[in-house]
Amino acid sequence: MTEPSRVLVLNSGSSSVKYQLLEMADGSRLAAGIVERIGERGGRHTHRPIAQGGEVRTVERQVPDHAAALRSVSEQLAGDGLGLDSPALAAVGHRVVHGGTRFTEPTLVTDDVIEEIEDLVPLAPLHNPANLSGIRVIRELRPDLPQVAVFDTAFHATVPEAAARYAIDRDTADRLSVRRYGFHGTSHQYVSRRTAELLGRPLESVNIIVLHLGNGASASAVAGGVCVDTSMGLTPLEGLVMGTRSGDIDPAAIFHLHRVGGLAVDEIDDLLNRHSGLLGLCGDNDMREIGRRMAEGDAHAREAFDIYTYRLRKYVGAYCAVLGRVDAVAFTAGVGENSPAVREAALRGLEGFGIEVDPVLNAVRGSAARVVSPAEARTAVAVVPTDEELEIARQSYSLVQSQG
Ligand SMILES: Nc1ncnc2c1ncn2[C@@H]1O[C@H](COP(=O)(O)OP(=O)(O)O)[C@@H](O)[C@H]1O
Ligand SMILES: CC(=O)OP(=O)(O)O
Ligand SMILES: [Mg+2]
Repeated sequence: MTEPSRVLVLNSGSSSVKYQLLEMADGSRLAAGIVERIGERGGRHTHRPIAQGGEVRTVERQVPDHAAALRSVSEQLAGDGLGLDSPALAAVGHRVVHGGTRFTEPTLVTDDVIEEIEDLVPLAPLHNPANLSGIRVIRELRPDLPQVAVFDTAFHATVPEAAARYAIDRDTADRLSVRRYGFHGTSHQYVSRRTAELLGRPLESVNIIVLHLGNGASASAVAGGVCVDTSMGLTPLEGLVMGTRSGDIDPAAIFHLHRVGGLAVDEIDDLLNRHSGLLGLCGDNDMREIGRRMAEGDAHAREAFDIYTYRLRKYVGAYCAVLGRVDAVAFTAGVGENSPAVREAALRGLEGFGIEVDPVLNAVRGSAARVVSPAEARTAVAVVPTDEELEIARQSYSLVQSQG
């Protein structure tokens, strides 16, 4: 029998599960899909049977929880002859958002590992419970199958103490594990490597600022392949302005909202995580819709865009100072890959730092990794599509292979 060589990757978010089935022999995608609106009205499962070359299948049905979502994934895959019972399956790789200080490498899932991921739930209440339910359902369906947890925090474990430690009482911080962890690490790692390839230079020799701009958004400073700073902190709330999260804010604003505004702690948590960012500023969190409204002269949409891109520019400037020399600024994820306007505005006025976009190159749409700065620019500006699922599959497969 040939060795099992396929990996199913699950990226469970608070209300969705994205998945891909990959053949590691050639890195090809066999199937992919997303279950959306879990636990809400209007649940929907979209499945792409890539290997079969078949039509995209969309099933509209209520999906009460993540367990139901994964049963639906399992059914759709089985319908293509790619079910979870397949002997070709080598592992399931999970994106797990918070790994704390404990997990800095891809990790084979055991009872102890599950317990430790559970202990980290208070630090990622939107994300870790969803990741755990994915692990539990697969255990039920295929108890013999190796499962690997790949942590969003892992790539940032190298951030030095000067950047990772908050300037608060040392004992309190250590007792409660309050420090900068950083997130989207799998994406920052994948994109920094792909950017070096795009420039045709060894990763060890280049300094890169990676801007991951999806629903959540984060920046990182990567020196020779090693992450030295990142904008998210103890939780995925710090840093850039995001779709629904505020990013950086004076912590005293929270006391004020509580003492003077009468908001409870949970209400403030909800306000900053789910009703702030672009959504809070203008009522929309989708950059496409904001672009459309700006074209119509909508002042709130324009201001939201300006605040979003101003914060980006500030972080780019800060990371120029952190890195000393910057060889590339790489834009990735939904907004970074698809919005020429955000790229242009975020880097406006940075010519003095050797950073600028070429308006013609920047306007070109496409899905390939590409350079969008003028040929003579000191720093390359690149658009580099991320592929967290492929990276998770590679790390998971390599771990199960090394375990024999
Ligand atoms: N063509 C586009 N132009 C501008 N923004 C886009 C475009 N396509 C997608 N986006 C943005 O990408 C965001 C989603 O990014 P994505 O990386 O898929 O997020 P996540 O993985 O965090 O769910 C959307 O909210 C939207 O604002
Ligand atoms: C950690 C995080 O912010 O993830 P996402 O962008 O998927 O919400
Ligand atoms: Mg994402």
